[in-house]
This record gives sequence, C-alpha cells and structure tokens, in this order.
Amino acid sequence: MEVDEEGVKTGDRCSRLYYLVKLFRPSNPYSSLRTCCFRCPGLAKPKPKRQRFEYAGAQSTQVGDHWGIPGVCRVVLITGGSRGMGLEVARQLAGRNAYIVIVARDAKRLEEALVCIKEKAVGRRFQRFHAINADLTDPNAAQRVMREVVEWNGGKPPDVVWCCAGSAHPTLFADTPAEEFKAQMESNYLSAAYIAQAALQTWLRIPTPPSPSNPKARHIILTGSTVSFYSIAGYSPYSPSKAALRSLADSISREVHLYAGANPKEPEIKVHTVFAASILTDSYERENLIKADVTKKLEEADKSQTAEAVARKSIVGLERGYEFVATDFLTKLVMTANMGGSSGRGGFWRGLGLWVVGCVMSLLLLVVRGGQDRVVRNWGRVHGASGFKKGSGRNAG
Ligand SMILES: NC(=O)C1=CN([C@@H]2O[C@H](COP(=O)(O)OP(=O)(O)OC[C@H]3O[C@@H](n4cnc5c(N)ncnc54)[C@H](OP(=O)(O)O)[C@@H]3O)[C@@H](O)[C@H]2O)C=CC1
Ligand SMILES: CCCCCCCCCCCCCCCC(=O)[C@@H](N)CO
Repeated sequence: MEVDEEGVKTGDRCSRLYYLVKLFRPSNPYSSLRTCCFRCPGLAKPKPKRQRFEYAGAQSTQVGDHWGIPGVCRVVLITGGSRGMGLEVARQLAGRNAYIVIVARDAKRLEEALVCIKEKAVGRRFQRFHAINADLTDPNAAQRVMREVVEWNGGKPPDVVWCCAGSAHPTLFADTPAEEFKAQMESNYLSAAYIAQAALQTWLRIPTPPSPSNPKARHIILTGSTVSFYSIAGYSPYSPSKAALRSLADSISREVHLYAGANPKEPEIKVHTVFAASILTDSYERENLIKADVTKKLEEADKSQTAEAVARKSIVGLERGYEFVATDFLTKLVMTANMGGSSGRGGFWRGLGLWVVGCVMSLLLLVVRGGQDRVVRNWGRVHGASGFKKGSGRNAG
C-alpha cells in the first residue's frame, strides 16, 4: 500500500482538489488547504480498522485538521472553559475528537464542567481531559498553565489555544468606576494576550519531531464581540478591550509569517478571532442588571443566541479556515464594513470581495449610526442623563 508523507494512502486522495491545490500552493506545504477537499470520499470515510475509536464529525475535522485526524486527537486548551461559551466550545470539540484542557478561576466549577464535557466525548476510552485552576490576568499564571499542559501532554505543546475567558461591565463612560477600565482590559485583553504569548513561546521553544501525525497548523483563537468593530452607547469599559483583541490578532497574524519562513518544517501558526453578539449565558443575565436601559434599547437590533449556537457557528467558520469568524448577520455586517487592513488575511480574492461588500455595508452603517444617535439623544430628552428609564429606580436625573 502506498502511503504519502502524511501517512495517508495515496489512492485516498481526492485527485481533483488536492492536486490543484498542490499546483497553486507548492511553496506552502503546511497550508490548511492541503488536507483535502470537503467532499473527498477517501478521507471522509476512513477505513474502520485504522480507527482507534468511533470517529464522529470526520468530514468536518478533515477540512481544517484542527481537532483531530483519524487515530490522533489534537489538544485544545480553552480558557474560560468552565462556563458559558467556553464550556460549549469544549463540549462540541470533545464531540469532535479533541483532548480538552479547560482553565478558569473557580475550581469547583471546573470539576463540574469536566464532567459535562466528558459526556460529549466520542472516544471516551481514549480522549483525555484536564482542568487547570488559574487567574489568567496574571502573566506568570499563563506561563504556568502552558507548562502544566505540556507536562500533562507528555512533553508536547497543545495544538489549539482558544481564549474564551472574559467578562463584561457595560456602563456609561461617565458613570463607570475608574478601576473598571483596568479590570476590563485585564479580564478580556490581557487574559488572552498572556496565554497566547505563552503558547507562541512554547511552540517556538519545543521543536516538533517529524511525524505523519503532526498537526499541519497550530491555532490561536481569540473571542471578540460585535463591539470589536462597532460600539454603542453603554459599552465604553468593555468595547476597547474587545477592539484591542482584534488588533492583537492582526498583529500576531503578521508576525507568524516570520516563523513560517524561519522554520518551514514546523506546523504553521494561524491566528483566528471569533466575533459574537449577545450570547444567552448567566453572565449576560448579570451584565443586564447594570446595563443602561438606553443600551438595551440599542441592542434590540440584535437577536441574541445560545452559547451552543455561537460555539457551533464559530467552529464551522474555523473549519472553513477563516481567520475572522462572525457568528451572526449583524456582526458580519459591521465586520465587513470595518475590515480595512484585515481584509487581505483570507487571501487576495476573498479580500477583494469583502472590500466590495464592505463599501456597501459602510454606507448602510452611515444610516444606522445616524438613527442610533437620534435614539440616544431622544432618550436623554425624555428620560434624562442616567441612561435608565424614568421611574426605574436607577434614574438619578
Ligand atoms: N455573553 C455575551 O453576550 C458575549 C460574550 N462574549 C465574550 O465571550 C466570552 C465568553 O462569554 P460568556 O460565556 O458569556 O462568559 P462567562 O462569564 O459565562 O464565562 C467566562 C469564563 O471565563 C472564565 N474567566 C473569567 N475571568 C477569568 C480569568 N481572569 N482567568 C481565568 N478564567 C477566567 C470564567 O470562569 P471563572 O469566573 O471561574 O474564572 C468562565 O469560565 C467572553 O470573552 C465574552 O467577553 C462576546 C460576545 C457576547
Ligand atoms: C441593519 C443593521 C443594524 C446594525 C446595528 C448594529 C447594532 C449593534 C448592536 C450591538 C450588539 C452588541 C452586542 C455586544 C455583545 C457583547 O459583547 C456583550 N453582551 C458582552 O457580554
């Protein structure tokens, strides 16, 4: 039986797309496109005897090789994996073969989450799960987490680091306690920057021994928000931290080319960001207790989604290889209108297409923004300057 350098039977290759891709991208051996095409019959249905466990979601995992290939689980580190969106991401990836490591501060919650994640595992006898207790606003804790994962994984670094940890304090700028500006940057921006840096440093430090089962790429995934692109009244402590994440993703995605050039035999490093509008989590309920009524009024344009739906859509976008993934129509709209220098990241033609759509979206936003500013001005006229409804008990003016 002929086996190629990736350990896949040559006959299993989808001749159409694989060789076309090889033809156009010969210099990029670790491109995620290299795996195969979506419909490839050979890879979509691996031979049962080569499988070590039932392989659910085989077709989609082949596309990006993010979470596993037949017989090999990838290790996915998920920060904030004990609750909300992070927990859903962990559960869904457990259902796609991955080994999961979750990180959060509350130890009891982490243990409960592990049980909940294991329920979704497809290969229960083979898949491994681990929880690490850490406050990721501390850079030393982020380094410790990475060391612990490497040790737990037999000296190998994780393949994917998905930063979901974060929190929201949506209040009007004038009414925000000064310490919240710092706390929000720490909770959302620094908690992701520190662990992403620790992951990158680990990948650069530990060489990947040649093996057919090696990942073709490693991934840093950040979790942004609609307000990373387009903020509304009442999000000033939070939206800069999410905009900073977008900028961080852009910056790192430029630097990884240096490592791809210098270490062509190592898996490429890819940086992705998923952007979501309101997610129906407990934290969302809690943030609504402090959120100004005028902000809630502006948010009416957004149909909130469950964490399950946001995680699912994020994973689909990532498996398609997108670097920026919007999980709903509204976010897609404001994202496309604000791509700027980020456009080129999906390749030239996709970038050009996005630019054309973005021009139209920017025009639409001109109208939307005018309308929203009028809503806020009118709110002030009717209810005063507190942002809350008259007679709501929160209205100081
Ligand atoms: N909910 C929403 O409407 C939206 C949320 N997002 C973003 O999605 C992500 C998840 O949101 P959501 O699921 O609602 O949040 P949750 O509050 O439900 O979950 C947050 C998770 O992060 C952990 N976490 C928070 N701070 C730290 C820290 N300093 N160190 C380690 N772990 C931490 C929490 O555990 P513990 O507290 O035990 O540490 C928990 O596991 C966040 O980044 C959020 O900003 C984006 C768009 C909308
Ligand atoms: C026709 C086009 C209309 C476009 C209007 C745009 C309206 C913007 C709605 C903003 C929604 C904000 C979601 C933020 C969620 C978030 O990150 C927090 N909940 C964090 O927990």
